[in-house]
Amino acid sequence: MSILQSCIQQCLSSSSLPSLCTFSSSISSCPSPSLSRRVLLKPTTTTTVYCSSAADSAVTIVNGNADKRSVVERDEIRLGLPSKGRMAADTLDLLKDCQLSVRQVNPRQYVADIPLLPNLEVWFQRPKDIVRKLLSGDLDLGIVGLDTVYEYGQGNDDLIVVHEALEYGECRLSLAIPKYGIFENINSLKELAQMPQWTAEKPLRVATGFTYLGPKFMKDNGLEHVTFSTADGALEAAPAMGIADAILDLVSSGTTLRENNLKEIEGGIILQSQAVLVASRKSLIKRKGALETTHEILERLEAHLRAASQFTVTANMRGTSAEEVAERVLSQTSLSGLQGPTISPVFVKRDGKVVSDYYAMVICVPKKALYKSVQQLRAIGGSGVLISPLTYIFDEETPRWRELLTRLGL
Ligand SMILES: Nc1ncnc2c1ncn2[C@@H]1O[C@H](COP(=O)(O)OP(=O)(O)OP(=O)(O)O)[C@@H](O)[C@H]1O
Ligand SMILES: O=P(O)(O)OC[C@H]1O[C@H](OP(=O)(O)OP(=O)(O)O)[C@H](O)[C@@H]1O
Ligand SMILES: [Mg+2]
Repeated sequence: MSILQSCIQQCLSSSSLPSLCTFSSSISSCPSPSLSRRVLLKPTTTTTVYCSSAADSAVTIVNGNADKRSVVERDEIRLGLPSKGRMAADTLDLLKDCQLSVRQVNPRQYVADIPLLPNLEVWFQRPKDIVRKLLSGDLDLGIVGLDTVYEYGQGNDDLIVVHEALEYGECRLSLAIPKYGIFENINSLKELAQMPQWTAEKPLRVATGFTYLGPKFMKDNGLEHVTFSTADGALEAAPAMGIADAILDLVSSGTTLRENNLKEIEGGIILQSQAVLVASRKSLIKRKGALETTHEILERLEAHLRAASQFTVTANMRGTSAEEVAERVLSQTSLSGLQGPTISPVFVKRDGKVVSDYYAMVICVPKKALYKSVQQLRAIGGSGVLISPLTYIFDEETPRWRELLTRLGL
């Protein structure tokens, strides 16, 4: 449960409000002046609950470290990884594939290490808490979905996305409406905004867990009469239950929307998301060793992800010279490799003499183009074709590293 949700529950616990609290579209306060408690949200990681009951009091709850020092003093670099949910296992698998296996004594222990990176501590946390703790200085690096970075980071420029495409957890944050009733012929955000039904008294009701990005998107797109309600999951049920007109949630295969008679609309995608490596700018600049550790993790991730989409292909080809074989190979569109084929003579001893009348060819081929490549190889006389997986492809320099240094002003 988020801090926001727990605050709302505290508010609701002794009032007669409906089971879902509704926010105005700017989410600055609950709309009804008759509420005995108000929830004020600030664009920081601090949530303040003001109770205007008989004994007026204000309680400040901080997510993460209450210490205001810019970089919390400690010797270790801390990496936050998802403790549960669909990102947890895929994150550990990715790190393992990069030879950065996480060593965890038992699954209920929240601290672990990566033997290859001795100055690094791994902390398992809920994705939203990883972002909050990056901002509070309790973590230096984290792996979470981009949606979580944007929702809980709320535009804070201390967060730097170091690798924006770790190639899992792909989904989109999207607005969806019912396929039936008054929405039957509505297929775009523009059409939804122009429906005469939405007024100040009777606004469009949107159910979402994204209580920062949702209102921001509506405001940026000029939708005026909107209210938001929130819940922890199964949001797709809200329209059929009569709680909301629309939902704003993550979509991947689209099955959950389909099964609940909902549809996405043109212009309704708020963001495309996948797992990312995110860092605290302050940590990278000020914490000893943080930048070097980030460089190594980034290099391994880039090299592995690049390699994961390719196969190494080796084949034998008859020919009169390496150049003549290369000529034939390069005449085929799917056989140019990363930088061109490597052609080496295969030597045999014949009649007491060392001769070479065929050549071994090595290229990298995108996995998607494998079958086409094999067909093209055969067409130019290739035989004995061997396919093997690749572990890493290290470039001379990782483009993301240069970009990171520029963004840090280094
Ligand atoms: N259907 C999906 N397909 C692919 N990735 C998804 C999907 N739903 C969520 N994600 C990604 O996985 C991240 C974690 O989602 P998940 O639902 O596993 O955890 P959670 O939302 O933190 O936990 P919970 O749903 O129990 O509150 C999301 O922030 C998003 O980046
Ligand atoms: O497009 P699909 O592939 O159907 O995936 C979309 C669903 O996945 C997520 O829910 P999750 O499975 O995390 O359940 P939750 O609502 O309990 O968080 C998301 O909130 C959607 O409900
Ligand atoms: Mg979920």
